[in-house]
This record gives sequence, C-alpha cells and structure tokens, in this order.
Amino acid sequence: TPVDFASHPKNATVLILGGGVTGVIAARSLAQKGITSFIIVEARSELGGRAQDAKFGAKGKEVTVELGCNWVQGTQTGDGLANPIWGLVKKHNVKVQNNDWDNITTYDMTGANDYTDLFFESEDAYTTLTVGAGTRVDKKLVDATGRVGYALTGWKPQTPQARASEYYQFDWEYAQTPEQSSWIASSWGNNFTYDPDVGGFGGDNLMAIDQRGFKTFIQAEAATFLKPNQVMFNSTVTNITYSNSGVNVTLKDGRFLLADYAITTFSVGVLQNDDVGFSPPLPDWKEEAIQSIVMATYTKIFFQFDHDFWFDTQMGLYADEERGRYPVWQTLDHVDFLPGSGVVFVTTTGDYSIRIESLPDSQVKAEVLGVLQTMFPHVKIPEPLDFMFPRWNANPLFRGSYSNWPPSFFSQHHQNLRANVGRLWFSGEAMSLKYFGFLHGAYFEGERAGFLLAECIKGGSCVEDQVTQDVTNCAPYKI
Ligand SMILES: Cc1cc2nc3c(=O)[nH]c(=O)nc-3n(C[C@H](O)[C@H](O)[C@H](O)COP(=O)(O)OP(=O)(O)OC[C@H]3O[C@@H](n4cnc5c(N)ncnc54)[C@H](O)[C@@H]3O)c2cc1C
Repeated sequence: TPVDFASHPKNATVLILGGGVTGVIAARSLAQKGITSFIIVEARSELGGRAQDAKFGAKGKEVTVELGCNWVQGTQTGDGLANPIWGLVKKHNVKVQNNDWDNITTYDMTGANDYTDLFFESEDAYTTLTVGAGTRVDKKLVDATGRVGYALTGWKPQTPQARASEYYQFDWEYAQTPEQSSWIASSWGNNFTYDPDVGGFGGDNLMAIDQRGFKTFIQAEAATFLKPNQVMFNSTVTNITYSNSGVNVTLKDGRFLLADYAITTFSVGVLQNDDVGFSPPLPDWKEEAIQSIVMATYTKIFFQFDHDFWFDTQMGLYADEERGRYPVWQTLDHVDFLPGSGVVFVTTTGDYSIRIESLPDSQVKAEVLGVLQTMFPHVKIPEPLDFMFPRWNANPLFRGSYSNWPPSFFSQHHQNLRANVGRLWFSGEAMSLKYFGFLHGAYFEGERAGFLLAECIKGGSCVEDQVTQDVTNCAPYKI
C-alpha cells in the first residue's frame, strides 16, 4: 500500500542510505550547506563501507590488512587538481607509503624468469591503448572492447608472460578483462586519475599501512561533523518506497523510517541483485542502467609465513598457462611497508575471483601454495601461520568490489544510473563519470549529491539529471 507521506511524522529531512565514503561526504556536504536534519543508515557497525580491514596473523604477530581499498591513486601534480582522498589522508595523518608498481620481479611456470622487457613493453602498449581511445572520442567513433583497442593499436599478446604483463596493466585495475571492458571508458578512467595532461592527479600510488586501518581517513572526517543522532548502525535496509513527496525505508528488523528525501549510496552490485526492494518497482530506464554496468570483483588472498622467502621488490608477477591464475603478488614484509610481518598476498579479479569464492578456503590455500612452489622451486614452502581472503562478490552488502564500465554502457545509461526517481536520489562510486570504481569517484559523487540536494531542499533549483526513457541506436540495424 502506498505510504501517505503527508500524515506521518518524519524521522529526518534526508536519509542517507549507506555509510561509505559517498554517504559520509554527502552528509558533510549537506551539513556544509546548512541541512543538518539527516540520518546515515548503515548495515554494518562502523562507517567506511569498502574501506574495510581485518586483524590478520598468528597470535603475537597480528597486523592490520586492508580487505578493500588500499591506495590513494594519484595525488597532485603542481597546482593541478588534487585527489581529495589524499587531502583527507594528510588531514587525519593516515600512514601511507609510496608503492612503486614498476618495482617488480617476474616469474612463470619455470620459476623466476626475467621478462621485465616484455613487462615494460606491455606498459607502453597500455599507454598506446589510452591514446587510441582519446582519438576515438575526438572523432566520435563508437566504443569497442579493450581487446579490440589493443589489437588495433598493435598489442597482440601470444605468450603466458605477455598475457600476465597485460593483466597487470589492465585487469588488475579494472577487475575485468579487456574483452569485458569499454576501451574508451577504461582509458579515461585511467587518464582522469593519473594523467596530469588531461587534468588527472598524477602517477603516484600511496599504499595505506596505517595500523588503525585506511578507513581512518573517512571515520576521522566523519567525527569532525557527525552527531550521534545523525547515524544509525546495524540497520539493514530491505525496502525503499518512494514518490514525489517523500521516501519510506523499511529495515530488516521491521522498523521503518520516513523522510522528505533519500540518497541511496549502495553499490550497483546491491542494486542489481535485489538485495533491496523498491516500491513502486524502478522504472525500465533505471533498471536498464543498473543492469548495464558491471560490479567487478577484486580479491586479495593473504598469507603469513614465519619468515620471508620471496622477492625483495615491492611487487611480483606470476605468469601461468591460464591467464589470471594467481598473478599479482605484493609483499608487506618489505622495508617500506611492514617489515617483519611475514605477510604476502596475491590478487585475483573478475571471473577468477568468482570461481575461488565458491571454493572452500582449504582448496584456494592449496592452489596458491602450489603456485608459490612453482615460483620458488628451490624453496620448501612452509606451512603458513595464517591464511584469509574476503568474499566480496557473495557479500550481500557489496556484491563485488567496484564498478567496471562495459562497452555496451552508453552515456545515456550513465545519466540514467545517476538520475533520481521521485525523491529518491542515487549516488555512489559507480555514478562517477570520470572516476567510476575509485574512492575519489565516491567522494566527488557524495559531494555532488549533497550539494545539489541541499540547493533543492532550500528551495533553490532542483537540478536533475536528464533521463533518457529509451536509449536508442544512433545507426539502427536494418535487417
Ligand atoms: C578489494 C577492493 C579494492 C579497492 N581498491 C581501491 C583502491 O586501492 N583505491 C581506490 O581509490 N578505490 C579502491 N576500491 C574502490 C573503493 O573502495 C570504492 O570505490 C569506494 O569505497 C566506494 O564507496 P561508496 O560509499 O560509493 O560505497 P560503499 O563503500 O559500498 O558504501 C555503501 C555502504 O552501504 C552499506 N549497505 C549496503 N547495503 C545496505 C543495506 N541493505 N542496508 C544498509 N546499508 C547497506 C554498506 O555496508 C556500505 O557501508 C577498492 C574496492 C575494493 C572492494
């Protein structure tokens, strides 16, 4: 039954659904504009969302490891645009360390094998790919897959070593393959973050090694303005009823909340998988936009050993016969990070991550130990002291790690994804045109939603994203 919004007492002017970076920054932006009647509604017992860590390691040797986001990607070049996450990291003294992704040792099925020449060739091929995408934008050419782009710009990997090098440049960032990703959007995603020539922040990657957790940057920021009555923890939203006069949110425990407006910041994975119901059902244009973007998965698999027997560089790369099989390695037991921690981890992405999420821990552990034995044939790989990996895709609060833009996601889809339906607004990392996937994308989207909604509430203009009811083909098929 429709809710009679006029006759119920309101809990707040705005409900902010989700307490990740987007939700916290949306709240701060509302507050900055004088709107303080809001409540952040969060399923977990803390703020941060995908900024999430765990204590890991044997008794007496525990360290904090980041299960989700780990880097400030791009900082600032000269007086160009600064990454706002870097600003918060500095403001709240979060400990970060420069991570040189080119400081790498390469391995394959024969053990250590120096194919760094090929590795740097693949880095150049990636740059060429992004330049090619820029040309397509200038010429208004259609999008294509990253694979098409690589081939047309002359990169055709034929060996496991070349494929692993390509993986490092591409999948390790987008969490999907070049075949699954937009050539154009993946390129601007890279350039707007890393390339100062187009307004990007620059090439640095700062890795958080703060033992309070990377999440400190956003939790400490929240503490500067958020009052206890402006946040509800352990409150899982199951249904959102919306109209042109208000929004009503039902929680798992039966409580319900009423407000003039709501901003959902749930991941597109959550929206795609019906973890939250909408009444009335979302319009077709909205549903098509939600289903047309991808929630990709990026998985870090952590090991702690009694002692370090692996590479001295910051990074390691393993080329298997199978592309994407336990490829990218990082050591925390490095003089720049957490020396003596005994922690090393490997990352998988995309379909491979979904595969391992369905396996028992014991099997994944055995497989990765097998890979380590292949990488280090002369070492008897010891039994790890601890082992762990998060299952982001199966987690109903996330359903993956971050969004990736497929080649069939068009600019009208993007606008439709971001557009409000009645008084329900949509925000989150995936709504960011330039920075989808990244923490700074979440930040800028939260700021945008908070500022625009404050204007709207204060009776100024209610600027709305243009909705395209039907995303049509500019050159329809004639069959
Ligand atoms: C493994 C991994 C690695 C990453 N690495 C990086 C990196 O190095 N650098 C970088 O810039 N970005 C990285 N990212 C991406 C970055 O973490 C995200 O872009 C960003 O945190 C998204 O913020 P958000 O607020 O939009 O969404 P979220 O953080 O997902 O916030 C949404 C909130 O909603 C809550 N929620 C969900 N469902 C419900 C419900 N039904 N009821 C109530 N609450 C609910 C969730 O608990 C969450 O707190 C990574 C992400 C992952 C997972």
